[in-house]
Amino acid sequence: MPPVKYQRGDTVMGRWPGSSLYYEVKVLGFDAKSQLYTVIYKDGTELELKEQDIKSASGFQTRSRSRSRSPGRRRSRSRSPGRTTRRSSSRTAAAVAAAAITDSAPSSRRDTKLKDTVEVTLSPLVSATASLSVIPVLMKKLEITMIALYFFLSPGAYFWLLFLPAWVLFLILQVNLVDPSLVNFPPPLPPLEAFWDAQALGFVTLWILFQAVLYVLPVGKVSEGMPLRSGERLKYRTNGEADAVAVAVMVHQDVDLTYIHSHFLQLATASFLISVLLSIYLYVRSRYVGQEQLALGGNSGNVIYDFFKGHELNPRIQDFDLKFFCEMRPGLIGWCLINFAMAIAEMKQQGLDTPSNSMILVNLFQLLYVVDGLWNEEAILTTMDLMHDGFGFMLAFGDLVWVPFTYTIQAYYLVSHPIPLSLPAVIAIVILKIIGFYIFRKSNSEKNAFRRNPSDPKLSYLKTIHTATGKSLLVSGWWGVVRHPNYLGDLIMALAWSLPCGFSHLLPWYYMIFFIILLVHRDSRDMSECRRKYGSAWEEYCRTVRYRIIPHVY
Ligand SMILES: NC(=O)c1ccc[n+]([C@@H]2O[C@H](COP(=O)([O-])OP(=O)(O)OC[C@H]3O[C@@H](n4cnc5c(N)ncnc54)[C@H](OP(=O)(O)O)[C@@H]3O)[C@@H](O)[C@H]2O)c1
Ligand SMILES: CC(C)CCC[C@@H](C)[C@H]1CC[C@H]2C3=C(CC[C@]12C)[C@@]1(C)CC[C@H](O)C(C)(C)[C@@H]1CC3
Repeated sequence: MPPVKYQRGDTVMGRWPGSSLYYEVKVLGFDAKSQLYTVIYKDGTELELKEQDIKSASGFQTRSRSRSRSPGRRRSRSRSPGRTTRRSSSRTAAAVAAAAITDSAPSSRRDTKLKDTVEVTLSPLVSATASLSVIPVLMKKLEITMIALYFFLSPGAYFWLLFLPAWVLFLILQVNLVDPSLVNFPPPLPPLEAFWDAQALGFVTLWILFQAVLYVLPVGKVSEGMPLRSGERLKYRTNGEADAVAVAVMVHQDVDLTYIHSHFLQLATASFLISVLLSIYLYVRSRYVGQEQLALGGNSGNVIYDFFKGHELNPRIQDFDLKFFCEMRPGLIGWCLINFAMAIAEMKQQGLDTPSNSMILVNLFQLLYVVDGLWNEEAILTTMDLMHDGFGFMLAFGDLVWVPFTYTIQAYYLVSHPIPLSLPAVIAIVILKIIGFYIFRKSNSEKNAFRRNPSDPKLSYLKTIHTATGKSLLVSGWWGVVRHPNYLGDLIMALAWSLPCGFSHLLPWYYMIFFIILLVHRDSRDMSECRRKYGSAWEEYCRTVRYRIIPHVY
């Protein structure tokens, strides 16, 4: 019988089944009959490996120290701390991971890898739930790898990084044209110095600081976020209403807001600069936080992808939550401030005593949307962005540039493109807005109330499906009509915001078009996320509620 090469207690490099990556492991023993070594990875995963899958640690250059890939970082937080069943569950998980990875391998290599998978002996399951709980985590890791690979191989993140700012610039230049039709594309580029204005940067910085001061004021409610993977629930100060009132008072103080219209491009450039600096800060700090504080996506190891997608889930400076603040305050309230400035600019430019009907509708509709968001600020804690997405360039740019400088395009358009609206048209558009708002608010509140307290007696009439995670899914009420009733309401509202701008140009319809794309994409992202989380219960929900956003259509 050949001598045993590695001894109990040796630290060696073990291949992760189904992959070509090696990680540091400790040898626990050797079974002469099966000729397999039992090894333990740094995260506590125990596996049985063949000798050829083990290499001596000395001088081994591997990715074991990579921040995002070592099994130490693969630690499944869903395992029970008691871990009496760890051995069996880890093996099952490893086998699942291996099987999943081998599925995508080329066939010649797949054979060998499948063999590896088979050779990972599976112990009988002691605790099925413990084992099952690691499967979603592993599947998620696999999904992240696939997405990251996609972005690395395709120009995804690089493309969006360039395209999004370019698109904002295009909209701003286009809306300034007398005839902003597509035939006048591309709009003439202004000279470089036209982008920059130090005063504009000063104003944007002051605005964000002002919002930050209002945010930290010890007034208003403190709400708890949804439980994190660690079980912890973060606290958020939800005093958005107070903030909005403070801004309204400020606006009332005879501030010359036409500056916003005349320096729109410079203000947008300044906000863009701040969003880039913020994203760099977010990326750098995300390199120093623990694995449990990272979002599941945006954790690929590819700098550009992670920078774009966001790495850390809830970046905070003490109690100051950067993601929550940026999503709900400077950009969102800035949106209303800019709209208001456009109404004043319209009156000035067109010599009106009051803003036009179209401008009033656009202003009021969007003001209602924002005030409602601030009023129900707590509800944002159960949205995808807050619960799952990392905070990186996409959201920082989205919150600080995209929202205030593209969602205001309709109001900007109306400043120099008057659209007369008859009373019946006004009434019809208002009715449409009310319908959209009603669906949007009711469905969001229903889900929020249910997520916060599933046994709320006020919701006891609703039918639910129980899922293996312990959470239930609503299958009646608004969430029984379509799978995203809140998107339906939001889309109807978007239609009501575009109609006052008429049909002469496509430009003011930009929001509607963008929003359809955004929501369809978000819906499919959410679908895969929920399928992963809830498995067969989600399939059952989808069978019961057949349409995604529009009943009988989509
Ligand atoms: N104006 C804009 O630019 C803009 C952009 C995007 C979104 N929005 C709006 O923002 C709001 C939030 O949107 P969101 O994209 O974060 O999605 P959301 O619909 O608020 O949240 C999706 C989550 O809700 C839970 N859920 C799904 N189906 C459920 C059911 N049947 N019963 C109970 N819970 C269920 C799931 O999370 P859990 O199961 O993990 O709780 C799912 O991941 C929406 O109203 C949307 O229209 C606006
Ligand atoms: C193309 C990219 C730059 C996309 C950027 C997306 C973000 C701008 C959006 C993602 C989630 C959105 C959102 C709101 C605003 C826009 C986003 C941040 C929201 C705060 C608007 C007010 C609503 O009442 C809301 C609170 C429900 C909503 C939440 C989601």
